[in-house]
Amino acid sequence: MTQILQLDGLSKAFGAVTVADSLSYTLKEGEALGVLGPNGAGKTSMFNLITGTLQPNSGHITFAGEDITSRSAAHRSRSGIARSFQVPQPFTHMTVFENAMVAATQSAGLRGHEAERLCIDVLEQTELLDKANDRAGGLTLLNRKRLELTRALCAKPRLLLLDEIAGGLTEAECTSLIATIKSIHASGVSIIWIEHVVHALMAVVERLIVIDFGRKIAEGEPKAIMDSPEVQAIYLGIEADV
Ligand SMILES: Nc1ncnc2c1ncn2[C@@H]1O[C@H](COP(=O)(O)OP(=O)(O)OP(=O)(O)O)[C@@H](O)[C@H]1O
Repeated sequence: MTQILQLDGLSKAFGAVTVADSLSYTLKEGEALGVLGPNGAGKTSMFNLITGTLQPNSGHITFAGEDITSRSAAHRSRSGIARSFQVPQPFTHMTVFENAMVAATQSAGLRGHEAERLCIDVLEQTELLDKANDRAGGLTLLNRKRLELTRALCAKPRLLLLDEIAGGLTEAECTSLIATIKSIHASGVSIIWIEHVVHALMAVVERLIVIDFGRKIAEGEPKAIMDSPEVQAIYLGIEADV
């Protein structure tokens, strides 16, 4: 497997609040990496640094062999980095299909039939095809999460960043979403998944990292990481339903 992403000594602070503290790790192409950490640890900020909506104070990010540290968010999106947001951000007045088309045309740069074909294929994969003509604003929470996935996948990403996509779902809904994420992973897309619903992460990822105060405090095979006393101490008080 070749390497798709490398974070190298990435640091970022907002005044006294450090959100990334010499953060370094690599992701292999096709790998699924889980990210755990308490609230406010800097996990979403890490995604903002990777997607380019936040600039680091120091350090480097390499994606698909290119140093993208100074590249714009638009360039990174065109290069194949897509994300879902913690709070789904669809165009609520538009249909599910129209939302998908915005991503296929604006992010993937497709036109006409090619864009429509991609949207249909992705909506099939995210199990939203039967809702294609529904208004996004009227979707259930699970389907709003599925639409987040759809919009990200319509950008044709090589790297998909998932930010707490399983939060707020019932057990049955979570199981159904896990199956979809597994199918995305099986299709070869590299994934970094921030999630508090630990059993969802454990069902998909091959490796876990734990972040606290912007620092990587643990990294390795998921079960070994969850069994480690340091991680358990950090997770005391947090619902870690493994
Ligand atoms: N633009 C900003 N300006 C100032 N402080 C910020 C900014 N963005 C984030 N922060 C602060 O940085 C810290 C880390 O935030 P971040 O959202 O990255 O954490 P997180 O690990 O994703 O948390 P959660 O699990 O609650 O989503 C928080 O204390 C947050 O208030």
